[in-house]
Amino acid sequence: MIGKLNHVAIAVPDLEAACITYRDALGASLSQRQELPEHGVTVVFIDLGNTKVELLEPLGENSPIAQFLERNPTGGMHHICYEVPDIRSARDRLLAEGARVLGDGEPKIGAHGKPVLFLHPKDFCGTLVELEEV
Ligand SMILES: CC[C@@H](C(=O)O)C(=O)SCCNC(=O)CCNC(=O)[C@H](O)C(C)(C)COP(=O)(O)OP(=O)(O)OC[C@H]1O[C@@H](n2cnc3c(N)ncnc32)[C@H](O)[C@@H]1OP(=O)(O)O
Ligand SMILES: [Co+2]
Repeated sequence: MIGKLNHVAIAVPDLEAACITYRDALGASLSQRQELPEHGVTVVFIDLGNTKVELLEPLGENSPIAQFLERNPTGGMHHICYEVPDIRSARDRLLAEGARVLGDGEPKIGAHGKPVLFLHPKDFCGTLVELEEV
C-alpha cells in the first residue's frame, strides 16, 4: 500500500528561527511559507531531491500541534508522510483492519494540493502517520 516517503515533518515553536537554522547551518533551500488555516499550521518545505522536510508551526487557536509543542517546547519530529496511489481504498482497508483514521475520515487537501489523511500514532509504533495520494 504505502509507496515513497513524501516528507518528514518537524513541528517548531518559531518557524522563522527554524528556517534560519536550516538555511544557514544546514544550507537548505526553503520554499515560501504557506499558511494553511484548514490544517491549523503554517509550513515551509525543504526539497531534498529524494524526499522533503516539512517545518510547521501552529496557526490559529486550535492547532492540532499545539499540545505536541507543549510536550516538546523546542520542537520535534511530528509526523511521517507516505504516498499512496488511492487514499480512499487505503483508508477503507486500514479501517477494516481496525486502525484509527483521525478527523472525520474524509481526506483533506494538504499542502501539495493532494488529498491527505492521518492515522493515530498509537496504532503505528508511536508515530503519527500521514498518507498523501500521489
Ligand atoms: C501542511 C498540511 C499537511 C500536509 O500536507 O503535510 C500537514 O502535515 S498538517 C499537520 C498538522 N495536522 C495534524 O497533525 C493532524 C493530525 N494530528 C492530530 O489530529 C493530533 O495531532 C493528534 C495526533 C490527535 C494528537 O493531538 P494531541 O492534542 O497531541 O492529542 P493527545 O495529547 O490526546 O495525544 C494522544 C496521544 O498521542 C500522542 N501523540 C500526539 N501527537 C503525537 C505525534 N505527533 N507523534 C507521536 N505521538 C503523538 C500523545 O503523546 C498522546 O500519547 P499519550 O500521552 O501516551 O496518551
Ligand atoms: Co505533513
